[in-house]
Amino acid sequence: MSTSYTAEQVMTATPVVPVIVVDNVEQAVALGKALVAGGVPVLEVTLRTPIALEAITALRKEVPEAIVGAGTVCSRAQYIEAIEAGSQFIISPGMTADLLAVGKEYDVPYLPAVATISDILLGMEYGYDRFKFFPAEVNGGVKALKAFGGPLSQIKFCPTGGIGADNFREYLALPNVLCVGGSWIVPTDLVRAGKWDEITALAKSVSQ
Ligand SMILES: O=C(O)C(=O)C[C@H](O)[C@H](O)COP(=O)(O)O
Repeated sequence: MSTSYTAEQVMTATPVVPVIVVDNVEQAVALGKALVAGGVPVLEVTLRTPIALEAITALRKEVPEAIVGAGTVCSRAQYIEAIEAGSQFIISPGMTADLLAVGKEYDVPYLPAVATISDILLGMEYGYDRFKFFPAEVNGGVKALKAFGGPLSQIKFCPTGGIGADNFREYLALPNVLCVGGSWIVPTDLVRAGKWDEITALAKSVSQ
């Protein structure tokens, strides 16, 4: 399998991108294996814990069939650290001029996050046409995405934030949504308890 991807390939490899928070490297590897076994190969490891970069490197090595990226990337420095750790894609919860610029300096897909039409236009000025939409539910959810699709039908999104088992299919049915992101298939209590079979079942519930 190739080890480098386009944003489109990352966003269409799975209907749901799990937003992962991990406490240690062993847990990250076991979680990655459980998700892959459930048909969810794209893993967004958030830089919210001190071992996140180490976890990305370990996942690349131990779970080669996964597509491993970094989430919660909030600065140029974090962006570069995430690339050096082996990230195959980068996602941030918002966008800054510096992030939009650094994203164009590396040959790794970057999904900046937008919340408004003005954000999308700014991202487009830097050459982006694929975005995270965050936080999706509080910014208008499905209705907002339908409205974005009027003037900007060529722009595609990964809505994230407030999405779960009850509403993810409504998002996926939209023509401008390629995938959704969410933490509901990787609940912290199951991850901490090492309930990998239950995580695999949750992954299957979105991939099948
Ligand atoms: O950390 C980031 O970079 C984020 O953008 C936040 C996450 O995407 C959301 O926390 C996931 O949202 P929930 O599925 O509602 O839990």
